[in-house]
Amino acid sequence: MKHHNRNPRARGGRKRQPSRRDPLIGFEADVTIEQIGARGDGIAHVATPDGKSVLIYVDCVLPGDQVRVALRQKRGDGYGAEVVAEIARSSGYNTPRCAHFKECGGCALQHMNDDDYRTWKRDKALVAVQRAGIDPQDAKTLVGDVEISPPASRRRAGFSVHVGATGVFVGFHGRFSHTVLNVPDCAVLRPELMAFREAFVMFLEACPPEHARDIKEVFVTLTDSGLDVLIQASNDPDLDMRQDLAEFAEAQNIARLSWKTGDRPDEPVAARHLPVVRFEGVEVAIAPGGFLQATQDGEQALVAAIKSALADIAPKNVADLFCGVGSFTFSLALSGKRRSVTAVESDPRAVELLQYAVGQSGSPVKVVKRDLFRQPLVGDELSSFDLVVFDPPRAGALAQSETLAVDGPEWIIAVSCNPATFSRDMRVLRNGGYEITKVVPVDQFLWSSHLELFAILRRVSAG
Ligand SMILES: C[S@@+](CC[C@H](N)C(=O)[O-])C[C@H]1O[C@@H](n2cnc3c(N)ncnc32)[C@H](O)[C@@H]1O
Repeated sequence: MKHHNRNPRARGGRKRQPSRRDPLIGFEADVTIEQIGARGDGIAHVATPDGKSVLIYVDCVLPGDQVRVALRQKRGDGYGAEVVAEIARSSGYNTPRCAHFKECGGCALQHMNDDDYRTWKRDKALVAVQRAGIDPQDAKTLVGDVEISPPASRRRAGFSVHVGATGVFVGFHGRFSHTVLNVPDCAVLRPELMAFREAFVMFLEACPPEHARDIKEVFVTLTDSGLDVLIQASNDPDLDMRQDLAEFAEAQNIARLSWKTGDRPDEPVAARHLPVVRFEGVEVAIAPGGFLQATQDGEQALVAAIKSALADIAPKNVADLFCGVGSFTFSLALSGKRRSVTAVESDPRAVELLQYAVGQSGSPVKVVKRDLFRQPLVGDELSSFDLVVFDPPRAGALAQSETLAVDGPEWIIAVSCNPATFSRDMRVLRNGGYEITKVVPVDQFLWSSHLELFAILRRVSAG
């Protein structure tokens, strides 16, 4: 008898149930939008035919809007719903600046007037501070006004690329969709990035489609010496493509154009000038795709807050943790008077570039390569500083906050791009004897739900 190798999961065992359609999908109701949620969508409640109340999330609406909605899909603890008719709009409207606002997933709140938008962003900061365990009234006195970067100021962007039968698309994903939209009038990005996008569309239109299709994303950063471009692709470029890209870089005056296939290291295709930025007058090169604060305005707001703290704290020895290529390092070391700074970072390229800039400028900075998630600074390492500054990625700085809570110095400055991990880390530090003395919200992602937080903490009791 012949034995067949069967996949037991595929055949035996439980029978697959036919998927039952959720009866609420397609259900329509009239609602009044109650508030804007954390991701920028309108929140309301709908009474269902069986007498229940379900939460709905609606795009491109404002609190007070009366709209007829249709429930479209299950989303988290409620349903995503779409406006099918407007009954009465609230008075808080701004005409969106970008023609693609409703389709493009890049912005959530272009339709909100400036004052309400500022209040919404500050409220996010207040919530983050309250989640750190601070009383709502105290939170209001701690949290300052939001430093908002203006339109057309974002200096780095990742454009998705799609080359298909219907044409070439270089832009952002549509709302809740994988479709890539061309965004010729994005109101958020620096004009240099928009000009690059347009030129890159034309370049790809002229390329053999089998090569153009390999390109999945393109990351563009505007540096002080021009554009740094990193192409993310699924295959290596052939010789013709390399030649074409080198000519494109020349024609567009791109400082450096690099190519990265899958997870392999990037390689330069055109290296015309070294992409550099300046911090306190010190020139620092950046690596392809390397981190820079998203807007120069945002960087300046954070640096101004640091300088004002330095004037009050007057530290002598400072630790700059998660330092990148030194957006804060040189201000910490050189502004006003010289201070000794230990700058710690795990990315080997950032460490090397910062080290070089420190050497060239003779700045009083020691650069250390270290993984602060696995190996946070501890004990005596921390007690040699009188100020620790940390600016971790979105995951936050839990391990480092835990050791700071025990052995941290009198002053800490925390910068965070994720309010959720900010609240968690602040709770740890407060439990360790620190008090938050000031919070500055910094908005570098205009009309999105992102927010950066700058906080000063002072030790009031032993850890
Ligand atoms: C939000 S960026 C801030 C960089 C810098 N402070 C600035 O403003 O340009 C976070 C930095 O943390 C670094 N980083 C990420 N994980 C790390 C880790 N486990 N240990 C040390 N540094 C890390 C990243 O490479 C990045 O440079």
